[in-house]
Formats: sequence, structure tokens, C-alpha cells
Amino acid sequence: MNDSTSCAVSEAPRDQLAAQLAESVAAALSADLATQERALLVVSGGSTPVPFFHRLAAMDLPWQRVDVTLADERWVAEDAKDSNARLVHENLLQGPAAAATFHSLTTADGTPEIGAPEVAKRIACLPWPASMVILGMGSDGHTASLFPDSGELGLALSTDEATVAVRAPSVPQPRITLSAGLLHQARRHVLHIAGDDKRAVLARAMAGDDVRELPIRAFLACPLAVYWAP
Ligand SMILES: O=C(O)[C@H](O)[C@@H](O)[C@H](O)[C@H](O)COP(=O)(O)O
Repeated sequence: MNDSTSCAVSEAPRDQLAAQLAESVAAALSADLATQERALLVVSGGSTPVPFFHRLAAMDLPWQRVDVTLADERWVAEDAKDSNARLVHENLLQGPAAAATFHSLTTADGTPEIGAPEVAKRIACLPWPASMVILGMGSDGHTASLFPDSGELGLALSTDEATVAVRAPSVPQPRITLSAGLLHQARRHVLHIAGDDKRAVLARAMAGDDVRELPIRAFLACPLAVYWAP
């Protein structure tokens, strides 16, 4: 795995991949914490990151100096079963990593359109640039909540704002996403995916350039370190 090579692919069983990614994230946080007081890690939801969260949570790091937030979130209560905040609390903020500070992407407002400005203010107070952004990807090529069928995709790809409220016919709940511009600011970018279907989507993304068709394309030149397992 070479974090400086665009789209380098690491192939390993999923648990081994999770361990490798946890090592890489810990090294990035340690390197940044050697020169700055606090470091920021941006993670994604979904099913893929769970074993990685478990590995990272056990790492020996000065977690009390680490801020954690999400690339995107469903606009649901933090204790809802499909809340990414809940996923992070239950799987990452455990053991040594419980000392990290988590910053959610939701408010008590009824919609992300109302809550997004407050979340943006919260997010602006974090120690940017993030040490690392870890993205996932759906089989439609979405990443974070940048969905091909969302009316807000163009805004999320172009705005200088930190957050965008998103609705997409392909997903049941409204969402909030960090904008592509803010995600781009991170020092390091990782795409963590598993399965032959995701690999095929990535190959298709790498063979073209229409970001609206496959929004993951917005990150292919970051450079993006790809962690893939069968
Ligand atoms: O679900 C989320 O919270 C993220 O918005 C999404 O971008 C996710 O990373 C991909 O959909 C991959 O999800 P899986 O890991 O479940 O395939």
C-alpha cells in the first residue's frame, strides 16, 4: 500500500485489510500529532468500516487529542439504528478510542436544510485540514452523500460551504454531507471498499470522467489510496 500513489490497490482478506488501514490511520494521526495539538479524522458509515473501526479503536494513540467526525449522515436521531453517529459510538469510540471527541452532523431540527448551517459552524471549529478522510462507495458510485440522482449533487461538488443537505430518490432518508470542497482539503484520502462489485464500479470510474455519473470520480485525483478486499 502506498498512500502517495493515486489509486494504488491493496488486496487482502477483509480483516487483514481492516488491520492495515487501522495501522495507516494511526500512523497518519501520530505524524500530525507530533506537530500539532489536535488532529481530525473523518470517517464514513455503512457496513464496510466496522472491522476497521474495531482495529483502530484498539490502537495506542493520544486519543484525547483526536477529533472524529463523519463524511455524511442520515438525518435521523443519533440513537436510530441507521445513524452513522451510533455506528461510530458503538464500534470506534470504544476502549482507548473512547477518549476521542466525536462531532455529529445532526441537530434537533426537523430537516437537514434547517440544521445544515449550524452543523457547518460546528464543523468549521475542527482542526482542519483533516489528517485523513476515509470514504466508502456505493454500487451507484456515490461516496459520502454525493448521490448521482440527487438534485443537490452539483451544489455539493461546487460549494464553498462545509455542509450540504441532500435528498435523493435512491435513499429513504434525507441526509447531510460534507461538501466535496471540504473533503478535498484533507491531507490524506482513502477509499475503503470490499467485493468484486465495488471493484468493478471503481474500474468504471477510473475509465471515465463524468463526476455526476459516478461521484467517486471527484476524489480519484486527491490522490486516493484504495483499500480493497474481495
Ligand atoms: O452509508 C453511508 O453512511 C455513506 O453515506 C456511504 O457513502 C457508504 O460509505 C457507502 O454507501 C458504502 O456503504 P457500505 O460500506 O455499506 O457498502
